Amino acid sequence: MAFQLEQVQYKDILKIDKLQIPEAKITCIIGESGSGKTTLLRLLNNLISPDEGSIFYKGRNIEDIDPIQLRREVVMLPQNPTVFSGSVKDNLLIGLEFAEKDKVRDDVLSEILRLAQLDKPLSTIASTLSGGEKQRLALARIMLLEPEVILLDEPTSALDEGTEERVIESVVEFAKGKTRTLIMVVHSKSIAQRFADVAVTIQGGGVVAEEGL
Ligand SMILES: Nc1ncnc2c1ncn2[C@@H]1O[C@H](COP(=O)(O)OP(=O)(O)OP(=O)(O)O)[C@@H](O)[C@H]1O
Repeated sequence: MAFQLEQVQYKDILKIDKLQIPEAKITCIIGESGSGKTTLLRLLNNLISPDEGSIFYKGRNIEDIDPIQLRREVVMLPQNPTVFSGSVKDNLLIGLEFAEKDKVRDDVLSEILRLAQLDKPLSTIASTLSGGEKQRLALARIMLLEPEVILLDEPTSALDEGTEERVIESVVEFAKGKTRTLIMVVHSKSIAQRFADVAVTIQGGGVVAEEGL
């Protein structure tokens, strides 16, 4: 298992008796706006801690894991990711630098942009990108790091339907190809049915359905 949650409670927002998220699989989280999906993702990389209960990452209580180490393995793409000043290339390299990884060649960077469906030259000034393009740039930055677990919070909220499907398809293929764990909040059940190995439905802060698809 990648994650196991037991008797987890966070304020009056989230209350989960038991939840297991498998390793090297695609897990989709669905639920209405305000149901607690983002809160769940934030718990998984210890950006917030539960008031009660325990969360285990690969069998270890995440309270016992150095948070910086944990966030190197479990990386989250938030709904409104940070885009740094400078070019698209600068933005990709800064991710590697933060993760203390070696620089890579431009052709590797271009390939990652292609995977994230961002059709822009590396020299493009990042601040000129649209909202959806900035999101895909941040996604490319994460894919370049090849973390064990990728947490995506509605990766496609700023995208049209066609682009959305292509981005999700691409990141799913990427995760499968590298046998990584992908946990993503998606807004539609049909997307979950199409891509997920496991679908978790959250309602009013609790898990109401968990199904292997
Ligand atoms: N730090 C906080 N303090 C108090 N309330 C919070 C906090 N964070 C989130 N909430 C509230 O908890 C509820 C769940 O928020 P969350 O962002 O997890 O929902 P969500 O399912 O991701 O919603 P959306 O689909 O709209 O992004 C919301 O009502 C939100 O206002």
